[in-house]
Amino acid sequence: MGIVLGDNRYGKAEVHLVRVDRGADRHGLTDVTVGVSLSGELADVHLRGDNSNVLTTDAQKNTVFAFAAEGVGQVEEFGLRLARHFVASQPAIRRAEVRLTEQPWDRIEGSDGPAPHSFARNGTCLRTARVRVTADAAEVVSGLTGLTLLNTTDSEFWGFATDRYTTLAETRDRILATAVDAQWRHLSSDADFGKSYPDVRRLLAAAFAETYSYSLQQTLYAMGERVLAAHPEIAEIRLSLPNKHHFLVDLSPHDVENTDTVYYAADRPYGLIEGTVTRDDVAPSMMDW
Ligand SMILES: O=c1[nH]c(=O)c2[nH]c(=O)[nH]c2[nH]1
Repeated sequence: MGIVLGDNRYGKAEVHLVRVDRGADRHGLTDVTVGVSLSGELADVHLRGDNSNVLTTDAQKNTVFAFAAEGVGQVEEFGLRLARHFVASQPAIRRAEVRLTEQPWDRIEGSDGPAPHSFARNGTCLRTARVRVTADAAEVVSGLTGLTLLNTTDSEFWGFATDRYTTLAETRDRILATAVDAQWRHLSSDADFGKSYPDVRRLLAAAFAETYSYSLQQTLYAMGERVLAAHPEIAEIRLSLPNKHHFLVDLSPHDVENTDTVYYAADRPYGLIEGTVTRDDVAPSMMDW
């Protein structure tokens, strides 16, 4: 019996970069947080303290900023440029993974129209991307997190299994709310990411709104199916949907009638409904995501 080094990787996490595009009449703003993770011939650093194959995490951070000087563009493309650079320039690095999270900012609407150089951070929904590059393959997963959606009706939940601990009452009408975390894998690494991102986001919200729901699980499948039906370039989509419970408040102790109008929005605990909707004829992903 022996002790050996298992899987390992290293890199700089959460490099928060802001780029200003200084156009003649108006400025643009890009806000992206980047994580780099490299793996390869790294046994010597772990086993013998030999750092000769270690490209410092400090240099990785500097690379992110230096590449941003040439432009960021779609987060997937920025991640691919970085990952390809690390694999191509460092012989010991066999695999580079880059994770990106983009915070959108809205241009402020001034009294005379859009303000040329002023922005307001927009909401809670972040755009995400994850790329993995090796010498002969590249895989891209796009996503979003924190897309908060709510239906005030058209949601039922009944007919579930029961046991001695079941107390939940069946309901024929409830609020259904969630904060969507979705990640979708592209079949090719040169897809049009700028075009598909807003459309996938729109389709997820439309499917949520238009599905008469008997469970959040059923809504999850409908959302994923809607995306795959419209986007042949997407192989699979993974959804993680917290069930943001809204409970009708009992106002009877105060002699006040609650006509299905006043709810308590509980923040925890919450149900967590997760699932993958996939094509049945595609090769599995090479990334853990
Ligand atoms: O849509 C739902 N799915 C569940 O699995 C579940 N479980 C629960 O208590 N409420 C709900 N709602």
